[in-house]
Amino acid sequence: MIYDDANKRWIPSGSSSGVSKVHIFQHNFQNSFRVVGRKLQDHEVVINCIIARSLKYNQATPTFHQWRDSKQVYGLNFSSKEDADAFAKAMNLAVETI
Ligand SMILES: CC(=O)N[C@@H](Cc1ccccc1Cl)C(=O)N1CCC[C@]12C=C[C@@H]1CC[C@@H](C(=O)N3CC[C@@H]4C=C[C@H]5CC[C@H](C(=O)O)N5C(=O)[C@H]43)N1C2=O
Repeated sequence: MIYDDANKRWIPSGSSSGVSKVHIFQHNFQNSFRVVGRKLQDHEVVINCIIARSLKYNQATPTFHQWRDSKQVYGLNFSSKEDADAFAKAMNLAVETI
């Protein structure tokens, strides 16, 4: 999800709401990481953002995590606490690695 600051509400990222698979890709040569999310149904890219060293990852609830970059605030509604924990672990490891 993306936070619509003008209207103070979360909106589905991409053309419609739906379940996505979210990955963290590591670019070896540049030692950089990128979060990419794609809709399971049609593979639409719904999130694509670089992880900066300064990123603060906030676990707002056990299944809703969020972070911001210079442009916007991203929110992930996880389908399970286990998924949320696994993603948070990978995200924090990525931030520590940069
Ligand atoms: C200082 C700051 O940016 N704080 C951020 C969170 C944050 C902290 C630390 C590092 C990064 C971040 Cl993004 C923050 O509080 N933000 C970012 C934009 C929206 C929000 C600012 C105010 C509101 C208050 C409630 C909270 C929020 O939006 N929540 C809390 C968890 C809850 C979970 C799910 C989403 C899904 C829809 C539901 C809703 O909006 O009705 N919702 C929420 O209400 C979410 N809020 C936020 O997350």
